[in-house]
Amino acid sequence: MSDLSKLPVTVITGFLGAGKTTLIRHLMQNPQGKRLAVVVNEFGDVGVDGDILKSCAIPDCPAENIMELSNGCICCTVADDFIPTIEALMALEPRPDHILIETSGLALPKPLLKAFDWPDIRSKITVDGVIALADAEAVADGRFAPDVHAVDAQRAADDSLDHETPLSEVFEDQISCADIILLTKTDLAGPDGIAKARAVIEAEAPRPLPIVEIAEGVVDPRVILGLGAAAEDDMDARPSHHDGHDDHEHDDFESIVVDIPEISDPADLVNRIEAMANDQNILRVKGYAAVTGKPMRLLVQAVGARVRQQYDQPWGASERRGRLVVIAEHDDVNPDAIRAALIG
Ligand SMILES: Nc1nc2c(ncn2[C@@H]2O[C@H](COP(=O)(O)OP(=O)(O)OP(=O)(O)O)[C@@H](O)[C@H]2O)c(=O)[nH]1
Repeated sequence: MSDLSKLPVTVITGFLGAGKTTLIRHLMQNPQGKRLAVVVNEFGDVGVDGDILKSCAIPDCPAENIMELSNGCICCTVADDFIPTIEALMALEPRPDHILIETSGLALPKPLLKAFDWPDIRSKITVDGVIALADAEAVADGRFAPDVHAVDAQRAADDSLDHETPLSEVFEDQISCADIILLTKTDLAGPDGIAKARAVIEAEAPRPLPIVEIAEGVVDPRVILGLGAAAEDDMDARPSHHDGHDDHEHDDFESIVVDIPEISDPADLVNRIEAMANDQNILRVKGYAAVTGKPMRLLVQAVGARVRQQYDQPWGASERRGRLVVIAEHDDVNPDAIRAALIG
């Protein structure tokens, strides 16, 4: 049972590009009288999500209530960064009613949950719920499936071998930890894709979980906030691939930052990103480009080869500087090839 005297925290997890920031924007735009605070953690050195969220700050969630943790993975830097950040948010006047935590797409939520078991935190905060977002199209495409060929090839040799891929392992940990699944991007997946994605998640979940379909982050906040799950008391029900190990690493994945000289044709950049994502197996691209003659910065995002771009806000006086963060599995990252593909 939840303790009403404790500050509720909702952990929002989901693989790279699943739609976490889009969901948080929607929650910020529909706060329903709640004063919100947000902690954003990103994989990579350049914080884009915090910037996007700060640009939609509202009186009930002003920019100072949005904290970025970009130097490392939230699940690995709990003591150094995370706890002081939560304490700073709790000290805000007026105190927030609810804290939303966006994990990086590669974070394992369970080590983060363990942080809420720390005596100092436990007495003041409860994890109201863990929300896992899953990109319906990507799940239906089998992007998070275990490596079937490896399973077949290796089963004969050693039945106990772990046949997970880096992607399947992160995905499964995120699903296993959740109280509710949001199946995102239903506009892209279509009815067959949605049915397929549901079947994959149902097979993966360690216990029956509600699965709610959403598009563009739109969901009634009452469906996901106020669950009263007290997840910190319920960790055994949330199995992780890393149970029993104190340490885990993220070196299966890598990010590089590419400076993008001013461009004149956004469509050309989009074509380049699409081609690069397909040729080099890129998982995620995000950042900004400066376009000749435009005072607004162009926000560019790609999930796999699906690219979206929009002018989001004017560049500040001194910061007109195009940069993209590119994330892929470690073995797929070739910085020279990535730079060549993006800027030729
Ligand atoms: N078509 C479509 N695109 C979506 C939807 N939700 C999010 N997107 C797009 O998907 C891309 C990634 O969305 P984000 O909300 O940034 O995803 P994220 O999970 O925060 O990404 P990371 O923080 O990098 O892991 C953006 O270009 C979004 O506009 C949706 O329902 N439909």
